[in-house]
Amino acid sequence: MVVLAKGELEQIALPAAQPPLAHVRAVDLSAAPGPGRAAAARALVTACEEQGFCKVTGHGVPPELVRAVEAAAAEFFALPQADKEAAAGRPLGYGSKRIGVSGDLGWIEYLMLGVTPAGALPAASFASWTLPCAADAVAASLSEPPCPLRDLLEEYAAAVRRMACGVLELMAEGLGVAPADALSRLVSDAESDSMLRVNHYPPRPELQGRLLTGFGEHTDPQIISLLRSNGTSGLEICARDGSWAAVPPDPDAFFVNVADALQVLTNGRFRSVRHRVVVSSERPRVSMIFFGGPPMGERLAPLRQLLGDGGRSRYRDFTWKEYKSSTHKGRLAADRLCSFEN
Ligand SMILES: C=C1C[C@]23C[C@@]1(O)CC[C@H]2[C@@]12CC[C@H](O)[C@@](C)(C(=O)O1)[C@H]2[C@@H]3C(=O)O
Ligand SMILES: O=C(O)CCC(=O)C(=O)O
Ligand SMILES: [Fe+2]
Repeated sequence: MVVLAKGELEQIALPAAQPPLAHVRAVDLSAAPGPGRAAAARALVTACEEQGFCKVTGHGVPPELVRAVEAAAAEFFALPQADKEAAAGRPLGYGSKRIGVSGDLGWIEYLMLGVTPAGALPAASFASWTLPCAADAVAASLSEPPCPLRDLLEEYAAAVRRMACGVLELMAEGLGVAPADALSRLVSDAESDSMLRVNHYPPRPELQGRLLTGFGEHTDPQIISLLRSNGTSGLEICARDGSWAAVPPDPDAFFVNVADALQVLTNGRFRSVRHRVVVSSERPRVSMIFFGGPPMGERLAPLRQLLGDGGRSRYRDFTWKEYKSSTHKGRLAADRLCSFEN
């Protein structure tokens, strides 16, 4: 449940719906090596250059796994508020209406977890709080109660990470960058700082037809985000000319966001996409996003092959840890990369 005071509702009210995105670029990840794969690599690079965003099909994440995670997440969000609050933590765990610590609000509740490449959720995610499962007296008496949602999220994160690495390899190929794992190694690394976020946007409350902000505009700080949602609309992306467009939902596909660290790694050739979620529907929206990030100590510097003739980086030297901590200091909508430019 999301409870907002009247003043808070006013803060997140939005005036108008946006037109649908005219052309959603789509890339088939299942293309076999050869001309088909080369074309997919080119299409991916073009999409990342022009929109910082595309849709991927042929992604290899089993549809039954996606359905099972979504059903378990819906069960979690349907639990009594007190049970969900028992899983609250900052920044990981359950949260509602507050995004970050700088006063950003949205018509949203969510679960946020740290995820390691082995697929196992690190202690930090679960040791500090317990993810409540459907009440089960036997399970509750065990020290390690079985938790279908936790197990499913682990399996899901591992499958989506594999896909993220596949997408990053295809990008490297399209960019003509060697070795093939120049980008993907950062997300497959045992120390990769990745996260999984499950967002639940309850149906729009009665507000004389006005829309609400579910998740305010922002760019994702990591390398790559892979987003899957149910069939409820809400995601909007911002084009380079500043206009917003609604992304038609596609529950069978994943959406790829170029995130800030990838903008740096490509020396600005790819641009991280500004996006937001608008709550305009009578139906709930559930989205699950994998944020693939580098190890904390990783130096974020453009790949050598992308420096161009001048050999000049557009960004000063910094680590992911430095960038991540800077993101937590500001507002959601901030342009975080500008203070790292040369
Ligand atoms: C307001 C904030 C929430 C956020 C951390 C930040 O200070 C700025 C970036 C936000 C964001 C956007 C993408 C992801 O949803 C997220 C988990 C992330 O890594 O950066 C969120 C952060 C959050 O909700 O804590
Ligand atoms: O929930 C969505 O569809 C997008 C949310 C988002 O942009 C985020 O969690 O960073
Ligand atoms: Fe985002």
